Amino acid sequence: TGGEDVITLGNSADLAPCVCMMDELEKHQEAWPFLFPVDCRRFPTYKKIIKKPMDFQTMRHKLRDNKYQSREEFANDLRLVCNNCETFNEDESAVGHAGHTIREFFEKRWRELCIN
Ligand SMILES: Cc1ncccc1N[C@@H](C)c1cnc2ccsc2c1
Repeated sequence: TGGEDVITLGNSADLAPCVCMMDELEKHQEAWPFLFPVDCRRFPTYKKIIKKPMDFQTMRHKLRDNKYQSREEFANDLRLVCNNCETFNEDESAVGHAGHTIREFFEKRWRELCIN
């Protein structure tokens, strides 16, 4: 008969928290090392050391193109950005420090966006 028998399922595939997080990550003061793919002409060893490069522009394009099946897939790409950063950069370097800051920002804000 229509609407009255339709149940609304909590859709964990609702990617709204991802879009909100992407906006906040791109604006973050420490986002600069991660905004675009690492340029292999500037860092010739990067592609050899880092098997799965990831960056915020690529994540934004995957969101736009509906490439994420779940929030967790999105979260794991952000963690990949940070893990790659830790692999390639010293903790004390500007880029290394930015990676730790972005990871801490993400994990705290992600809980707020996905739980409450
Ligand atoms: C995240 C990351 N990991 C490893 C290497 C580079 C980068 N970021 C690029 C943007 C980057 C980071 N720093 C500099 C400094 C001069 S050009 C440039 C480009």
